[in-house]
Amino acid sequence: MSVLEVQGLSVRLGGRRVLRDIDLSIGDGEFVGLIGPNGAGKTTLLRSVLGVVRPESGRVRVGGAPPRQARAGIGYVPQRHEFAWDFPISVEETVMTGLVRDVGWFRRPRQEHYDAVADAIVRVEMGALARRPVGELSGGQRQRVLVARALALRPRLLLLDEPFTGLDMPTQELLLDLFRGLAAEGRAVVMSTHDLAGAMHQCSRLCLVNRTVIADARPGELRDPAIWMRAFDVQATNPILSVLGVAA
Ligand SMILES: Nc1ncnc2c1ncn2[C@@H]1O[C@H](COP(=O)(O)OP(=O)(O)OP(=O)(O)O)[C@@H](O)[C@H]1O
Repeated sequence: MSVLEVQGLSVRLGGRRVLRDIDLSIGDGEFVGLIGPNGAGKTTLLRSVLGVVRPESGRVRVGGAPPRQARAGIGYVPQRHEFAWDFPISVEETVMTGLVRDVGWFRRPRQEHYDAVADAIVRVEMGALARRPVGELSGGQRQRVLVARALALRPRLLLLDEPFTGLDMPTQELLLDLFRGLAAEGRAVVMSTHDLAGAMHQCSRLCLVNRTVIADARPGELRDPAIWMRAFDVQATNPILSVLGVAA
């Protein structure tokens, strides 16, 4: 069943059209890699799905509802540098901020919220550091906290903005296993990434975006080098085509 429907989405930011006529339908249990060059509009697309960017035209539906009214939870993991890590709060408190809409502003969390936070922290294997101030964490640990914060909502749709940037291989593997596990449980996972080879191997579907959708298919169906050349504005001689196994 489809959890996310994007139809004819166009977005204008600062007077410039950033996204044009995006159509996308994503079902429960899919693990979708959103890929495209810098400035292609990946973050803008994720933020439109979250409902924090207003479309110029078109519409977004999550579980049949506009994003801000969606009852099917949307978990969002921003790029790591966008979070205020110098705020003096612990891992647990940070993960609890993911539930602020459920808890209510200035209300005390209930037991169910503490349970959801504890589950999410265990899921990213941060149990031993739950009381640690987030400012003292490494980059990989911080990324795991952001994922836990999104998971605390038990979202049906998880949006991840470049979750692997700057992470070592073991942390990447841990998170990748987690994302695949979440998709296997039936959640839809949409991840923007610059790790093209990794996405080619790990995602069930790839959506190549460069202001609009250039291609949208299973990785094995994206064998035509012309698609990649168009999406990334590169030439036929670019070594990435060989790395991806699609060179002519
Ligand atoms: N608030 C804003 N005002 C004006 N232009 C913006 C704004 N936010 C983003 N843009 C522009 O929109 C375009 C798409 O940006 P976006 O961050 O969505 O791309 P991206 O594919 O996520 O890029 P990257 O891979 O570099 O993270 C860029 O040209 C960017 O400069």
